[in-house]
Formats: sequence, structure tokens, C-alpha cells
Amino acid sequence: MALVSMKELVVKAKEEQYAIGQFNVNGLSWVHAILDAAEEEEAPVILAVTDRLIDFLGGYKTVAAMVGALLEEKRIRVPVVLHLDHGKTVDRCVKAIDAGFSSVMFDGSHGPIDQNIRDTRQVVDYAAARGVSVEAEVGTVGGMEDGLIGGIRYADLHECKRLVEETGIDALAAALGSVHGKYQGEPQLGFEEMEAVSQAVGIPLVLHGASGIPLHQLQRAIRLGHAKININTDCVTAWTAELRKTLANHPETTDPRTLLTPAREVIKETVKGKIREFGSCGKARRWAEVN
Ligand SMILES: O=C(O)C[C@@H](O)[C@H](O)C(=O)COP(=O)(O)O
Ligand SMILES: [Zn+2]
Repeated sequence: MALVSMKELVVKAKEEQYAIGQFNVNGLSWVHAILDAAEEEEAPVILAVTDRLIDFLGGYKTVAAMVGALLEEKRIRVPVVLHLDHGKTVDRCVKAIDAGFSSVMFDGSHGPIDQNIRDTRQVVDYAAARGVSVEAEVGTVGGMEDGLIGGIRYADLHECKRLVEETGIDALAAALGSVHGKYQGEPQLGFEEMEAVSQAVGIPLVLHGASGIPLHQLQRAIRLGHAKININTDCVTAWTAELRKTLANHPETTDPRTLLTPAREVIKETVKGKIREFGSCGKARRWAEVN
């Protein structure tokens, strides 16, 4: 199946109270593992590439070609979105769209809201004309972003409403207490604020920094309108641990396949576990029936 926009997937997920997993791609192994997991769980899935890793991975066109080829070679039938995560500029979002990404996030959350709205609107105008979905952000998710450690800044309700109404985005990332990377202590999401934002904007919400958030909090976030949940840290942590174990168990081996296959398998199992937690397993079946 060809890549699809995120829009219809998250609208449906919100209606039916489950969430689509966004899993970050850090190399070829990730694409294999995430696609295999989604196919086995019959779940729609979002493959995301964070803008800071685009050059490391060979550029937008390389990423789009790699994902497109694997969809075909592996005969993937579940709906797959290729999403630019934390797009840094309007121009970089345009490049991703031109390369074949089916969804982009423009992250103007670090600047003033008026600038964020102006830039996001430009991205939406370009994307909507090409059937590409757009996510944008208000507030600051805590933790590591672009190599810098930052504090949490809660999304302002009025700014969330303005961003949605004045741009026409498809999904909103409202920072409400989550943190990228590892949490220090128990995650504390702002559920009261979440309910207010969700009611005010009406569109599906996106949860960044979801690795390490306990299931009961994720389920409450889904009930309050989160239809896309982003996971990277849990996958890279599992991958690194497995790779270290394999290297220790095979000190003489120089065969990359022997060294990398168990780590790829661990990503797949991690993704499958998340898909089940988010309630999206089996949802590709119904999607295929009506599309
Ligand atoms: O590492 C990146 O740049 C991608 C992440 O910001 C992603 O959008 C995300 O929110 C993952 O959260 P985490 O797995 O809890 O770190
Ligand atoms: Zn994020």
C-alpha cells in the first residue's frame, strides 16, 4: 500500500478512542522492525523521522525512497504514514513534502505565537494542496530537544485555540507536562489542562515524550483526545541494551547481520507492545474494509 496522510487515521482513532503509534526511525533496521510490527499487529502506523536526523540518514529523498521501497518489497498492507517530526523551518517541511513524506510536523513552539501561526499556515497551505497532513506544537515538551535540555512550558489554552483555528492543522501537540527522553521520577501529565485544550480545539491531540509514561496515564490521555502517541526513547533504549548484550556474547564476531538482527527484533517487540497498549492493533483491518 502507498503512503497515506495521517489526517483520516487520527480522526478515526480519536472517534474510537485509541491512538496511532508514531515510532521514530534511526536507521534501516527501524524501518524493517516498525513495518513488521505494524503488519503483525494489523495496525496503522506512523514512521517518523526527526528533522535533526535527516542529514545523518541521507536526506529527505533517501528516507522517502527507503521507506517506499520497503513498503513494496515487504508487501505491507497496513496504512503507513511517513511523517517529518519536529520540522525546524517552513522550507524544510516543503522539502520533506516534495520528497514524498505524507505528513509533516512544523515545530514553531520555541518562537512567539504569532510567528508560529504565520509559519504553520504557510506549511498547511503547501501541504493541504498535496494531500499531506500537518501537526504543529504549542508549549515546550521538557527534556532533550536538539541536543539541549529544556524545562516544561505548559501550552496556553488561548494559543492552542488560535493555532488550530487560524491555520487548519490536522493534529495539535500541546505540551502538558511530558518530557522527551528519560523521566526523573513519575511522569506528571496535566490532565485538567488536557481536558480543557481538547474541548477547546476539537481536533486530535499528539502526545510527545510518551516513552516511560505508565499505561493508566496513556489511557487517560487517549480518552481525553490523544490520537497519536510518539515513542523513540523506549525503542532506542531497548535496541542499545540488546546490541550491548549481543556484542558481549559474540566478542569474536564481525558479521553485522549476527550483531544487528537481535537488536532489530527487540525494536519490533517493543513497537508491538506499544501498539497493543495504544489500542490500535487490528484497526488496519477495518480501515481497509472502508477505504
Ligand atoms: O528524538 C526526537 O527528536 C523525536 C522525539 O522528539 C519524538 O517526537 C518524541 O516525542 C519521542 O518521545 P520519547 O520517546 O519519550 O523521547
Ligand atoms: Zn517529540
